[in-house]
Amino acid sequence: MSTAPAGTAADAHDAPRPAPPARVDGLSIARERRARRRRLRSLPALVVEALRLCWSARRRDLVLVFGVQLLGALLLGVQVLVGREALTRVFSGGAGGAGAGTGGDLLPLVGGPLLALGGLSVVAGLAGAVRGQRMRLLSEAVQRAVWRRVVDTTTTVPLDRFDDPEFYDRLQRVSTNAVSRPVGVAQGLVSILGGAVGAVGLVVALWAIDPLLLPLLLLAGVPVFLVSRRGGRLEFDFAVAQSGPYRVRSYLRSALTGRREAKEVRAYGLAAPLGARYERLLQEYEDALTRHVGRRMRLSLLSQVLTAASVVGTVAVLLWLVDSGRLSLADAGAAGAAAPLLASRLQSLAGGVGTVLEAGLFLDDLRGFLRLGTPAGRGAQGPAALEPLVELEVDGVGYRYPQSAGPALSGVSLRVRRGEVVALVGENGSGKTTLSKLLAGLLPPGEGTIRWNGTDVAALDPAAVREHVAVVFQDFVQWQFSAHDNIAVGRPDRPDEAGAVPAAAVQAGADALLRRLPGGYRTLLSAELAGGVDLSLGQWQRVALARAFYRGAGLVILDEPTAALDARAEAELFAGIRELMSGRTVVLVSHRFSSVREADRIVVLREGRVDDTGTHEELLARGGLYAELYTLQAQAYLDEGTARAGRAPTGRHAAHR
Ligand SMILES: Nc1ncnc2c1ncn2[C@@H]1O[C@H](COP(=O)(O)OP(=O)(O)OP(=O)(O)O)[C@@H](O)[C@H]1O
Repeated sequence: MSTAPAGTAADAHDAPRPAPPARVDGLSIARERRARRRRLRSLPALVVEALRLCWSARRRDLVLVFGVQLLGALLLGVQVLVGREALTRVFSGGAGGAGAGTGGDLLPLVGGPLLALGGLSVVAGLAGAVRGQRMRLLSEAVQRAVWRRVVDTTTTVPLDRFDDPEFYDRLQRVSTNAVSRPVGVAQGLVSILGGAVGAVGLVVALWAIDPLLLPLLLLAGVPVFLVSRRGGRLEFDFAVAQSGPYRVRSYLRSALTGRREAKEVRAYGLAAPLGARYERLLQEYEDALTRHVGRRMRLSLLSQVLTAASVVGTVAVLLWLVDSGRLSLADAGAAGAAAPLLASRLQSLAGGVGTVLEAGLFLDDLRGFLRLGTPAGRGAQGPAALEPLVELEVDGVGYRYPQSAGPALSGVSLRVRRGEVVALVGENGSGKTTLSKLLAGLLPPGEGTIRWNGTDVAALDPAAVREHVAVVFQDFVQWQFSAHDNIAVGRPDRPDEAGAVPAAAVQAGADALLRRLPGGYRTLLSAELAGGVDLSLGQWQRVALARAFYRGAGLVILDEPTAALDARAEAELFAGIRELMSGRTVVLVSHRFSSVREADRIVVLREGRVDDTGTHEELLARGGLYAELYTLQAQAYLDEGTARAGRAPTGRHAAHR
């Protein structure tokens, strides 16, 4: 059982399928627009949360960054006033001061302010450099902290999230965008602080020169602010629109470069069509990016024009003030120097606000994503430890996958008691794997109840249930670890007792083959790693079985555990299954009727429902679906046997001739 990710090889030549109905839950991107107003309201809380994250990640650098920014901003106003002092000395000297204007007199007159200006600009430059470098360290530490939380979420969300494309879209946005946003908030706040304090300093300095200058310069900041806010929105909208296509491109890229796909890419000649499809998607992305960049450039242009207009307007007002005798030339010079500074401070202020607003959109996204992994998202938190299984009752259980039109299971009821071997059989797609996942506590039933020793598992901590369960999935993971670790991951918290891993391998019939590997149990099981080797599928299956034995759980669920095993290995496994699993409860999914006939009970599934239940003999006697499928399989062997028997005399005859 598997779901095909968007853009699989199978649909490489097909027209895109219609989008499935959107899942109505917190992930729905369709709600984004409505959520915007709410986000703006929650912005202060998001900002506080982001700062808290920065604080816990690297508080010294956070304080330093804000401190030096404040210092640099305060120095601005002082620089303007010192400049004005220098100009006043020049003009007052030039206007008739004794000896002024003659060679060598001007420098001593303005030397002091000039030196002060030089010193101030060195300190301001230094503050900027310290801020930039410390911000880098802060940024790394915060990203690491956010990543830890993202991984906590991806490893604890309910399994059915992985059947939901919107989860992947959000994960993609969070991974590529939101992770850097908390520190973006700090950066934005630093800009706001620098902009605001610098602007206040300059406003005070300009006020001291002439209060009339202020309204004009302050008004100039408003459009710049609006422009930067719009920029933030554009960025978020672009990220939302691109998350789905990005994942399709990533999938195609990995299909074109991956080891698993390499065989089929060649065997089916898929390199060209998949490559073309990848190129087309890249082209679409580039077109969208070009349009997006164009919009952002037009916005930047607008912002620059507005800034320039404010500078030109200020200079015009200054000239008018000088003309009308209200300002001295020195004041006008100082104000002229201050005007672009103020404009840049206001721009930094507006830019900072824009950054925080933009980060707010992504942070809200991040917060929603992280919540998926919180206890509330995981289900009830019952006792951390459970009694070993005595009885598992499945009562009227139904389940529907997020994207499916119909249920995969409905009205399923069965009982599994300690020590029993219960087999699940049925045709492809009848719901065996889905039921196994529900029994293993990996999926919550959509309807009905599963009771563990009489307690509804919905009221239990899923992790506590899983402690007692070992599963071998049909599509088990081939970990790129050593052979030893491939088995030991079955119970990662189990102390590494000598002999426990080989003992599990012996039970699964994997010990001899693993000992024969170049480095024995230390051999890396991956041809992609230096010194590593790959195993055959059947050998891998034995390793996966050993993993389940090593787990030592009371309930063992085996989903097609022998599909790739050779006839001898399969016969040995099932001959010894009762002994191997003594005291344990086994749920066995299999299409091989030879392996299920010994089960205590066989549950026959048909289209997600229990069609029949009984022992092999009872089911055969009833002549239902089980009997039909069993006879078909047995007949195939009989036919083969007959055919061989029919061919044999010819062969012998031929040999005699
Ligand atoms: N992740 C999924 N998303 C949507 N539908 C799914 C998903 N997995 C399975 N299904 C659907 O649920 C139904 C039951 O699938 P399930 O894998 O449980 O069947 P199965 O009996 O184990 O089949 P098989 O014998 O082929 O392994 C099928 O119709 C399948 O298409």
